[in-house]
Amino acid sequence: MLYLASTSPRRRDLLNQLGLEFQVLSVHVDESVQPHELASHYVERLARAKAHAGFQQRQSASDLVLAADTTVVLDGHIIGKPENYAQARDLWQQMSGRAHQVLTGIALANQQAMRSQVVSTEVYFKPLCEAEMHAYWHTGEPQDKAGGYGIQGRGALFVQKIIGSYSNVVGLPLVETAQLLTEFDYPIW
Ligand SMILES: Cc1cn([C@H]2C[C@H](O)[C@@H](COP(=O)(O)OP(=O)(O)OP(=O)(O)O)O2)c(=O)[nH]c1=O
Repeated sequence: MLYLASTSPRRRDLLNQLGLEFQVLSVHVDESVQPHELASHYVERLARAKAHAGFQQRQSASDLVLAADTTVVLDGHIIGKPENYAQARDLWQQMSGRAHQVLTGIALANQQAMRSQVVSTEVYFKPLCEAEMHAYWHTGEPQDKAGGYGIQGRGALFVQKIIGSYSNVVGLPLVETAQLLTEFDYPIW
C-alpha cells in the first residue's frame, strides 16, 4: 500500500491526479530551520523526516511512504508565513516584478530504503500595486501560506510566468514523484 505522509489537501489532489490508490497519514515534525541551513537541505531534510515519521506508523514489508516539503526562497532566504498585512506587503514588494524560487523536497521510503530529491521552480511575479496586495490579503488566502501566496488560488494573479514544474509549486512535483515511485518498482501506469 502507498501512503502519503501529508494532510495537505493540495498534495492529496496532486497525487490523485496520477490515478494512484493511496492512504493519508498525519505526521508532525519539527519544521524549524537550522542555523545557516540551505533551503535545498532544509526541504529535503523535512521531507525525509516526514517520510520517516510516516513509516513509524506503517511497517509492513510492502508499504511505501511518500512525503514532501515546500518552501519559497527569495535571494537565498527561506520565506515563512506572513503574520500580518505589513509583513505580507513588505514581502510582496520584494517579490514584485522579479523571480523567486519554490523548492520542494520529496522523499519515498519502504522498509529497506529511503530516496529523496529536491525540485526547484523559478516563479516570476508581475509588478504589484498597493491595491492588489491589499485586496489579496483580504481574501484570507495568503495568511497560512509560506511565501504568502498560493499559485493554485487567486495568487495565480501575481504569477506572470514560471520556469519549471507547476505541480512542484503547488507542493508535489509529479514527474519526479512518478520517477521515485518507479525506482521502488511501484507501477505508475
Ligand atoms: C508557493 C506556494 C506555497 N504554498 C504554501 C502553502 C504551505 O504553507 C506551503 C507548503 O507547506 P508544507 O509544510 O510543505 O506543507 P503543509 O504544512 O501544507 O502540509 P504537510 O506538512 O502535512 O505535508 O506551501 C501553496 O500552497 N501554494 C503555492 O503556490
